Amino acid sequence: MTTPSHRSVRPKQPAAALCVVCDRVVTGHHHALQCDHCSRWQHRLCETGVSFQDYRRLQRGEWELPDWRCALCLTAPDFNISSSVHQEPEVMEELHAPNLSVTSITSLDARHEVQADQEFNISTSFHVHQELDEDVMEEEHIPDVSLTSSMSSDLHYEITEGREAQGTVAYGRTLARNNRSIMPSNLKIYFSGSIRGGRSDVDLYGRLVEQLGKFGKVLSPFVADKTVTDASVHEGAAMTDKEIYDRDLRLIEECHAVVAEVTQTSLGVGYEVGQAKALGKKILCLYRPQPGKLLSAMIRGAEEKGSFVTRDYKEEDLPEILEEFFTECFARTHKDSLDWTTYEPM
Ligand SMILES: O=c1[nH]c(=O)n([C@H]2C[C@H](O)[C@@H](COP(=O)(O)O)O2)cc1CO
Repeated sequence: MTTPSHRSVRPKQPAAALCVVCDRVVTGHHHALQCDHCSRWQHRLCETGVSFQDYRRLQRGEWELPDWRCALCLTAPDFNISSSVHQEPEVMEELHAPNLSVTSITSLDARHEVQADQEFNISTSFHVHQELDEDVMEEEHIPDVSLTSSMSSDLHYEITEGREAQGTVAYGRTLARNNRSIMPSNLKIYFSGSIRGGRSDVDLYGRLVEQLGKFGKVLSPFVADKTVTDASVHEGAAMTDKEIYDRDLRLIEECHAVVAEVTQTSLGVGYEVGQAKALGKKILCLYRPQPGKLLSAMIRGAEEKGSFVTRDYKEEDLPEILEEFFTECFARTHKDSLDWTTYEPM
C-alpha cells in the first residue's frame, strides 16, 4: 500500500517528467501524481479525478491512494476474476470424492486481479464432509479427494476432524479472456450489506456484486462472501474488529459510490451509509419492501436527488435501477453515451 509520505505528488526534478495524458512537462508547481505501476506522472487536472481538496490531503498525509494507476496503466485491460468466478459455480461439481460430499466451497478472492493473458494462481478454501458408517471412524478412511477439471491443477486437503476435511484448491490459468471479464472502469464502488445483522440475503449480495462489476470495481466483495457468517467466522477470525473497521472506512473514503442493500437491518450498513453521506459519496440504498416492516427514516429520509437515492425493488428490476443510478450520478459531460467499461469518474 502506498502512503502519502511515500507517494510522490510532485516531481522533485521539474522537467524530468511528462504528463502521460497531455504530454506536457510536469513541474514542481503543478499538481501531479506518480503512477504506482509505471512511475510516470499525470497532472491532477488531466483526468485523475482527484479533487483539489483531496490532493491537498494527499500532500499533508491525511489521505491515501493505494495502488494508484495513471491513465496509461488504467487503459491496459484488467482481468477481473470476480465476474468469472461468479459465472462458474460449477466449480463445486468438479470435486470428485467418493463417499465425500462437498458441503461448502468459498468463492475465489474477488479482489484478486491479474492482467489479461498472465499466468496466475488463486487459492480457495473448501470444506468437505464425509458420511461415515457408524463403525468407520478412522481418519485414513477418508479417501483422497481429486479434482478432474482442466481448470483445476492442484488440490490439497488436510484432516481436521475425523469426519471432515478442509484445505485449499489452487487454480492455474485457463480462464478465457472475454468482454465480461475485462473491466478497466475506474469507478470504485463500495458494496454494503448485512453481516452480523444477519446473512439471509448473502446469495443476493453475490448477484448484486456481480452486476455492480459492470459499472466499476467493487472494493468490498467480502460482504458477499458466503464463508463470512454473522458469527464472523472467517473475517472475524482473520482480522480484529478494529482492522475490519479501519479497512472498511478506508475503502469507503476511496470509493466513488456506495451501494447498500438495506433490507436486512444492520448497524454496520447504517453506519457505513452515514459515513459515506458525510464524505459526500454517491449512495444507492436498495430495499425490498416487506409486509409489516418499514425502512428506517434515517435512510428513506436522506434522499437527495443525484446523490442519495433509495429504491424499493425486486431483484429482476436491478439492472434497470443500477443503470439509472450510475447514469444519473456519474454522467459524463464530454461524451454523448456512457460506456461503463471505460468510464473514468470526473
Ligand atoms: O466482519 C465484518 N466485515 C465487514 O466488512 N463488515 C462491514 C461490511 C458490511 O457492509 C457491514 C455489515 O455490518 P454488520 O456486521 O453490522 O451487519 O460492515 C462487518 C463485519 C462484521 O460486523
